[in-house]
Amino acid sequence: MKFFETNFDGLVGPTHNYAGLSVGNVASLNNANDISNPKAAAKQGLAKMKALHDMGLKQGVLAPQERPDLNALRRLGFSGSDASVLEQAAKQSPAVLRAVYSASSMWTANAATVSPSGDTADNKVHFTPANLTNKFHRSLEPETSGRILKAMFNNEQHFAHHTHLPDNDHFGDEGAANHTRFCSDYGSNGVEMFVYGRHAFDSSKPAPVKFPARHTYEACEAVARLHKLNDSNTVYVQQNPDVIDQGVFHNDVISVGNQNVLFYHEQAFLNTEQKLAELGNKYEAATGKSMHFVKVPTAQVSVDDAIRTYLFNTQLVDIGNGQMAIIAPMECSENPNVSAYLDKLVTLGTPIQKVHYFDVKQSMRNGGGPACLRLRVALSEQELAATNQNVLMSDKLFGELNHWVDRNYRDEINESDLRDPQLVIESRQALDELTQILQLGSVYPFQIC
Ligand SMILES: NCCC[C@H](NC(=O)CCC(=O)O)C(=O)O
Repeated sequence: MKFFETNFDGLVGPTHNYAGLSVGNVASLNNANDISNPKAAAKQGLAKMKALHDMGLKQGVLAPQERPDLNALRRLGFSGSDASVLEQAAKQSPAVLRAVYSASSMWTANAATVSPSGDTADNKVHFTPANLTNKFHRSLEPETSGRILKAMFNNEQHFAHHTHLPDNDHFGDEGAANHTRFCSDYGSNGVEMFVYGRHAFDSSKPAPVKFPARHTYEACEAVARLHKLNDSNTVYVQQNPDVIDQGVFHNDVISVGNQNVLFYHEQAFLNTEQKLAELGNKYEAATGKSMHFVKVPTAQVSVDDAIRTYLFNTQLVDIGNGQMAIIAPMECSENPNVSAYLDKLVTLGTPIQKVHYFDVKQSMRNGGGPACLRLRVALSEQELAATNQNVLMSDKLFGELNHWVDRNYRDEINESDLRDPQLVIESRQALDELTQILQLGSVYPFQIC
């Protein structure tokens, strides 16, 4: 049976804006209050999806969420008509209004953690939506993420869906941005690396001091238990607290892996030597083969350059014959150190043989690169056939979604637009049409309440 990695990219929602919501995420804070272009953002994302589809990769689309989240505003005591709720929130709590408008669900690497059937005791693909407790605007995502994932992977024989972990910082879970699966091919037993920022129940352990560690060790363990993984195919690695304090808010800002390759910055982890030895040994026991560890030294690329360019927020994709391509943001080609490094990387004799650059600037300015925009789901032919076929990229779907964006999206949103009740109506209209195009059924609060 054939197995594939399928990338489900987040479709950027109609209210994409720059609100400076993520302390610890340098780009989000630097671009706060800039004017956004939701139409361009959605089209940049679609162009990347189509390009990967055209490279012969399996590509899907993950629908955005309903924003503004008026239910959240009502829970916070704003009442009356939708227009009146917006008006009161704009006057009394503009920061809260900005948060409930965020299109942050576009970063689907944070939608969930996924364990493929090759790794799980019951041979099902397991999904746990991330609770994203550390940031208010992101904590609004998990319930709808769960509903959308169930509408995409709606088959109990193949797919197991879990409820997100308890909504508390002790179990802070940021999903696949801190999870990487290594395997010799996508169907066989692999090793899953969970990366965390701190221990919630043990304050004697190291932790960052300036910026938050969003993801805990305890959350990683809980997800591994839910997904029926075993010790021999899991590794828990702590992120280096110093790099979190420099702005590496997720591990996928400082390392990326695929199949037999871990591409990482030398400062990414704590106890690097010991942890990577454990990973390498478990990988060898599971696959009979050895891993490639591609370490990037600080002398060649500083942590600061990695954060500015998102060198590690790249996708490593299988292009056949044991070779991989790296899907990088344009910003990598514009930085002399990083572009020189990438030119050299493809000559080093590792599986990484090609670099493709993409313009995802609208997302980058909020701290989301190519890897943040996708959720990886390794699937067998059968599992792929059991997946909702309407979410899989095709020439037809690409055309339909571009028309849908042209019809429904604005090309500019600034802060004063957030109090415009028309934007609520437009967004719901757009999402209602989208659920029909993708045949998701009713997944949004405005459709089910
Ligand atoms: N994986 C990339 C996630 C980026 C995301 N940025 C944001 O939510 C910024 C939103 C804003 O500031 O408008 C975050 O920090 O979780």
